[in-house]
Amino acid sequence: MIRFNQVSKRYPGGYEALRNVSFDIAEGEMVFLTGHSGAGKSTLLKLVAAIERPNSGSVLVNNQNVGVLKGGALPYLRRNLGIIFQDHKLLFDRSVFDNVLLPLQICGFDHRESAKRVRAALDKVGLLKREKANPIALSGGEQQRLCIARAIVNRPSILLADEPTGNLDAAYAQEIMDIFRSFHQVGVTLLISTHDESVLQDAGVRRLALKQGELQPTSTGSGPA
Ligand SMILES: Nc1ncnc2c1ncn2[C@@H]1O[C@H](COP(=O)(O)OP(=O)(O)OP(=O)(O)O)[C@@H](O)[C@H]1O
Repeated sequence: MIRFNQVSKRYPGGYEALRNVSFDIAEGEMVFLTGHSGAGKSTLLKLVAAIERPNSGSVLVNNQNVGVLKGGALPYLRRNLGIIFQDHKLLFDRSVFDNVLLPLQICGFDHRESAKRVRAALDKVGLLKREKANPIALSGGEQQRLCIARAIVNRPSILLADEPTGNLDAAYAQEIMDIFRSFHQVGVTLLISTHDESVLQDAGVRRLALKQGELQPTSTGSGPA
């Protein structure tokens, strides 16, 4: 469950990226976050992950007010969250396998269990045969799938994705969306920021639309935005 209550976010320098934003996302729901460049989509996702803090209002994630979490509590929040960043944040000095392994190492999983989980995650995104490759040798679509494997290896209940199909052609974008739908079917909560029209045509997915930091009346997507 994700709940924003009258959330505003101002960056140092005074720019107000989000203004009085309120919404609820139920457990197991899949929601698109849309809006023009600079509308505040990344900021909203960062507030869910407690990468940024609100200046006012509350951000609840699984009933926890993450806007006021102390540093020591952050790893517990992040264990329940998978994040797919806009700029990938892949490590090019280690293999595909080791990139996915990293979150488990941070959580202290033993080696055997970790290896099992890494291979299960790579299998889900169709990259099992590439585990020894360096991410630099992967195509854009494969790198994006690798990011998804890394985000889900902890089996999070909530998955956040920031423009996951940006720079991909329509066929690759659909592949990525098929992977997200398969997580949705097993009960994962998904919040996906996108302005990709081919993705937004997905009928029945609720949209949260931001415009200059404000939430617009919500709709359920059944055609082009
Ligand atoms: N760390 C920061 N410091 C100052 N201003 C910032 C910071 N991060 C974002 N902003 C500003 O806040 C506004 C919202 O940015 P944000 O990245 O949330 O938008 P977005 O909708 O994700 O855009 P895009 O689709 O281009 O990624 C922008 O005007 C941006 O310049």
